[in-house]
Amino acid sequence: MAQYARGSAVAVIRLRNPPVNALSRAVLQALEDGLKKADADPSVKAVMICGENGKFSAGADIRGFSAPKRLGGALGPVVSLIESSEKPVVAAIEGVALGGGLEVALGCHYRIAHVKARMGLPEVTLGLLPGAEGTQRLPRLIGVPAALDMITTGKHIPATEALKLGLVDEIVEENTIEAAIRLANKVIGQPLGPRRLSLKPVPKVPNMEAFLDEALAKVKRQARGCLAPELCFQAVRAATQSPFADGVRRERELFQVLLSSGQAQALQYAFFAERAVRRWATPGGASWSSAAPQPVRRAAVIGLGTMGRGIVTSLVKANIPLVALEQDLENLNKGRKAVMFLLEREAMKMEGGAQVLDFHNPARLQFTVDFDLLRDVDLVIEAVFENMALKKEIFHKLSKICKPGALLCTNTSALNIDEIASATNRPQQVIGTHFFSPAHVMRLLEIIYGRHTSPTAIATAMQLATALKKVGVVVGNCFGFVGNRMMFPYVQQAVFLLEEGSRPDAVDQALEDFGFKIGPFRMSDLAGLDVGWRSRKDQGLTGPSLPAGTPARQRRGQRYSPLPDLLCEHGRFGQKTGKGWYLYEKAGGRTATPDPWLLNFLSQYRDTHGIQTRFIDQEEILERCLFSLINEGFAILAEGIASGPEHLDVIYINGYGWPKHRGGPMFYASTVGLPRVLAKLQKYSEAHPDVPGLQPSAFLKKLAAVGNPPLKEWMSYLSQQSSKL
Ligand SMILES: CC(C)(COP(=O)(O)OP(=O)(O)OC[C@H]1O[C@@H](n2cnc3c(N)ncnc32)[C@H](O)[C@@H]1OP(=O)(O)O)[C@@H](O)C(=O)NCCC(=O)NCCSC(=O)/C=C/CCCCCCCCCCCCC(=O)O
Repeated sequence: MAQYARGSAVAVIRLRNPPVNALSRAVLQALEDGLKKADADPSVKAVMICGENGKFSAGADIRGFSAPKRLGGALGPVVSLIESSEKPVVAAIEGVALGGGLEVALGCHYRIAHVKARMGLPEVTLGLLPGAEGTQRLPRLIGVPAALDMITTGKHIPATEALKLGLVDEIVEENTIEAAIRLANKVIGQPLGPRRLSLKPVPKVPNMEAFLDEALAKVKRQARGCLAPELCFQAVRAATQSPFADGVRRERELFQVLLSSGQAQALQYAFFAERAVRRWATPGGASWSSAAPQPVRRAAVIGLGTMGRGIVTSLVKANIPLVALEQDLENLNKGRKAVMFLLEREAMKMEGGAQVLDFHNPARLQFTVDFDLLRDVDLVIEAVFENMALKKEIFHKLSKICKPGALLCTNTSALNIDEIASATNRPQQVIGTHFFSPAHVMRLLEIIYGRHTSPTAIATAMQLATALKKVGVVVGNCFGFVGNRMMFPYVQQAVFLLEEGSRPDAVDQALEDFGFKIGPFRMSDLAGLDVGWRSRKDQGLTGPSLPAGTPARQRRGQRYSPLPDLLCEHGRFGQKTGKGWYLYEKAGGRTATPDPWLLNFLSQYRDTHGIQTRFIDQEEILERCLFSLINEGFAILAEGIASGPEHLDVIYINGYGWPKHRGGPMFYASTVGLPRVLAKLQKYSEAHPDVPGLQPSAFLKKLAAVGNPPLKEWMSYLSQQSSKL
């Protein structure tokens, strides 16, 4: 757990808990024992602390926070013990020193890091704060502004930046351990007082109070309802106001508040959920453990519209050589210009970083209108617009041109993967890769397997997600897959609420207060109302193919709202036309203001259809939008489209702006309690019997009936999942 060894004059304590040397109870005990042993041994003149396998430590064992006997304060005293040692203690930081790991290093008198090491206090991302005296030591070492930035954002910084900040004393390019032992030998006998951070004053900032007020306002603005950033701020402020011991007491109080908050549990759940979805499995028995990916040495992207441009940018950033193809020269030139603009911007952001984007070299990024150049690529991502006939035509062509082993991916948000695959001679190599816009920014990649998709194809797409630094989530094939399928009832409820008396800003506000980055109407204006309009026309729900005599507010026996179609008929496509659900300062404007025209239009609409306007409160807005989305999630799980609730939650957090501190929709349902979700859905479904999205799913009913089991047991209540492979 921590290995103690004595060299000549330097004792070595090696933290050992694979894979990341997390600080468990046993590691802490061994660290404490090692320190005491070194202290008691007169032949030991200095101590060096390092981690096993090239990693210092990723901090406290996160699983320990939900253990019955929590150890909130267990690390602080060990850090104090290190600092108070009469023999110099040197930290040799390799790989990562995060959270409690960095706090251990802050207790040491000297820190030496490998040039490739990363450091940070990411507790805030887990709903916590650095509760082992880190909020008190770090500001004393690197100053309040830099410490606040690290502690309230949780960002990891490279060793080079740590050196500039004074967080480490030295960085080395070769053997960190040997360099640390050399340093330890060198400092033997030197006074330790100046090296003990708890004894240092917090460096002054001119106008500290004004600086802190401004910093707090920024932290609150960015937190969107998440508690931890503000409590992190308060702990650092305590360092500026009180002596070290009082600051530590305040830090402990705040840590306890966070530790017992539901938000910390949600964020820690989200941490493990993101890792759990890497271990994908399909109902047909294919899984991550047996499927091997194919190498992708060269790729191609077809279509340089908004999505294609982002995908190309993503591939270039991942250092994958590629061919970018458009249908004609005019579109190619437009696309090339836009891609170059994005890449220049990305390269600027990376300035100073290690990576240099190589996109002017045609061997790495080639623009063409010639399909023949796709002959030798290993993977193609088709990103043309959502039209089945067009996609099938392209896939037919690809299956004739591409080499036999090439993987054929379609970027679609809803279309049937099997139908697209049917246009090829290799359906086993066809797979859906649903990117989210902007594709070079958004972390989610929904990976959709069809009936014939091979395990190798899934493994390769997952490997691509990792290479692109995205979170890949494997799901089955159905209309809208997981993300959009759950989004349909949510958006539908939002529009029904308008019909019944609410306003776009009221619905958006309720959901933004809940923590969504953006409410459904602002989102619809941003994405463009014409996108959904085109899809509804293709589905025969509106437009010329709608049979004469179809009731205005009903389709196929179910409630339907024509409101979005009517807005499109008025040329209101959202931001791009300067008006949609809101009014904008100009076409392409971004500042949404409520539009009196729309409110008047809604009122006339209600009169036309004999709808009594009523006041709708926040609770109803939230319950109808969120519970209908969650309800669809239960149906998806029951159909075997996703292999667990974590998949749905990871999709929502990373692709749909769901507030992470609420753990994702399914985790949120588990915190509300399934019987309550069920009772609410039953109530709303009785009031709106023509809305299938409100009728509770059989799986939700089953889980409520068996006594609301914990989320991790839900899937065991599904007798048999349907096979999708
Ligand atoms: C950057 C990483 C470290 C590595 O990233 P990567 O290479 O991509 O690998 P991953 O897949 O992410 O991780 C590999 C596996 O390791 C697991 N893991 C990672 N970090 C931890 C951790 N800190 N604890 C437990 N497990 C961890 C991960 O889940 C993977 O396994 P699997 O696939 O899920 O099976 C990256 O992993 C990363 O960023 N990690 C998180 C870093 C972090 O956030 N650190 C802060 C932790 S909170 C903290 O330090 C708080 C300190 C305040 C004081 C607390 C005082 C209490 C201390 C006592 C602890 C007592 C525990 C009691 C338990 C017991 O009874 O023993």
